[in-house]
Amino acid sequence: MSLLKFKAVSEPANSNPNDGAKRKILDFGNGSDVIYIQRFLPLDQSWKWFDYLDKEIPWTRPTIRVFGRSCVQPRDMCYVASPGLPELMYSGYQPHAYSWDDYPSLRDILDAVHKALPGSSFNSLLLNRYKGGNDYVSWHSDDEKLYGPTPEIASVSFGCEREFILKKKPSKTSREKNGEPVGKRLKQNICTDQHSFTLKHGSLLVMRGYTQRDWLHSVPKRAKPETTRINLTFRHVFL
Ligand SMILES: O=C(O)CCC(=O)C(=O)O
Ligand SMILES: [Fe+2]
Repeated sequence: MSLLKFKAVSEPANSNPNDGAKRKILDFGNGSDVIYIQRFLPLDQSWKWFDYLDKEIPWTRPTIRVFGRSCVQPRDMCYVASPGLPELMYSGYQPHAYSWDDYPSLRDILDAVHKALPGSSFNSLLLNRYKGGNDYVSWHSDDEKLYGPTPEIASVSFGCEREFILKKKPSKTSREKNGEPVGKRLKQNICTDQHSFTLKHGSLLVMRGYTQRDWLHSVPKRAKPETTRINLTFRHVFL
């Protein structure tokens, strides 16, 4: 489905402080890019962390509000944050902020992410658990003000592989400016401005620059039954 308009740049293993993992940098244009490292963490260590997270994290499946309606979020979640940060509020739900000290393995994973992304300083973490193919995250962008205009969001995946899709937000103003028929341009958006990744066990995907401003992302439902997937998104909240 994804037509790769961008050029993927693979850096040689030894230019990367992260032990031999190859990184692909995908330039989406207009200041948005995504880094993908398929073998970010060793597989055996990743399975140990998967088991730990699956068992130890106090997962909840909150009731949220979407378009004015209450519904149960179609995945489990948990939130971890450094002390002193403003409360997170999303879809009318305010998750409890757990401490990094409560779950020492999270610090180890955070250290690995910081090492791979020099200059990064993540202070919050949203954990998601997809218990099967029916669990999903719908189209959204993580463009909350508290993450700043160009947030770096680092996403580590464990367990079942799932599709992660990015699609360009329709830009009404640029269509109008170009004087193009809206219908024609929209069709083009659907076909070309979409990129899909199969997020592997132990992988790291990083969204940078204007990716949250200009792109939406989702993990769609799967028709066939799937095993559990756990995803960690590290973010920096500005005080
Ligand atoms: O599970 C994923 O890969 C993405 C999760 C996500 O987009 C989010 O938590 O905002
Ligand atoms: Fe997201």
